Amino acid sequence: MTHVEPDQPFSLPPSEVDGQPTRCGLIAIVGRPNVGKSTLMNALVGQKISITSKKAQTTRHRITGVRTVDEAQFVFVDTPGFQVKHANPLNRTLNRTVQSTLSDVDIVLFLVEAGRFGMDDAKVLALIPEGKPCVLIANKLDTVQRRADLLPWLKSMQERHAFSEFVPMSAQKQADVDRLFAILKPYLPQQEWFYDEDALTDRSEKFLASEIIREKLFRLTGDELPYTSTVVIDKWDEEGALRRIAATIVVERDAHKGMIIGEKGERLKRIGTEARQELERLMEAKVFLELFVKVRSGWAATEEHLRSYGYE
Ligand SMILES: Nc1nc2c(ncn2[C@@H]2O[C@H](COP(=O)(O)OP(=O)(O)OP(=O)(O)O)[C@@H](O)[C@H]2O)c(=O)[nH]1
Repeated sequence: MTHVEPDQPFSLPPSEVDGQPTRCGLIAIVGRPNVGKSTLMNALVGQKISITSKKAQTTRHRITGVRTVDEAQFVFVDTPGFQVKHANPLNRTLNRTVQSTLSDVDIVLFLVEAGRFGMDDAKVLALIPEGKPCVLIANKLDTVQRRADLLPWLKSMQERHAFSEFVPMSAQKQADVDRLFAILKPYLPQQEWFYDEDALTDRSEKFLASEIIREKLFRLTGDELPYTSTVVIDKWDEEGALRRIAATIVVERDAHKGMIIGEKGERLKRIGTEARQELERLMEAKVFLELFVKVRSGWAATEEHLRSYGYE
């Protein structure tokens, strides 16, 4: 096995599907509240989540859905902590997290309501890195009475940002969603898929669980915590509709351990509660979750450790 740093991007060369090289890429969906991000995400991925990762880099991101259409695999990532309402130091930190997520993806979908662009939209647009392929989705087209009025608006949008594509559509119309896949496909790099096509498996549920704990961990500790902190699932027992899960958060320094545990264990408790609630929702099962924090200095340094944490 070759040595792989967990945060180093690497990719496998494409194989072929029906004579076409496989494509795979990360996509973020951003926009102010209520523009239709969840509606679009659901229409794009449906119920299918496939989460057996072949690529270490994706563990940095919370994967919200995967959809494979012919030779192309679309991997949707979450942008945690998106906050545009109030400018305070915490939100600035969260926005840095958003920016770092956006700089890693292959395409950003920027959603607005067709014919509208307000301050709240402008704040989101400002977080999108220059030069990153960005598609303007003018959503809720069905609510626009006079389509002709959209032309000058689209022109004004063109002046605001160097968008790669302009897609007026309705996230509630399947034909529009199908067309969007075709528009996005050329933006996905030609490489091997990161995920298998099959449905949730036991292993993928475990992966999802560690990802959810990791997301709560980073969200509740802010960006004081280095990205090398990781989550290992130690125990996974299924008894009917009950999951008993034990997991260890592995950090590099004692100081990080203190940061995670918090005063009188409050923060760790909160990480555990939020992770448990989300897991229960996703797995439609009752979950008992035990969390531990361990210090392992320089864990990322050896191949042995990488293997034991699943970076194979
Ligand atoms: N008419 C119409 N309504 C839509 C469309 N897409 C979404 N909506 C509606 O817009 C509202 C907000 O949609 P969401 O998908 O929850 O928006 P969101 O951006 O995820 O919202 P936040 O979670 O607040 O950020 C819902 O009532 C949707 O049904 C569309 O294409 N046309």
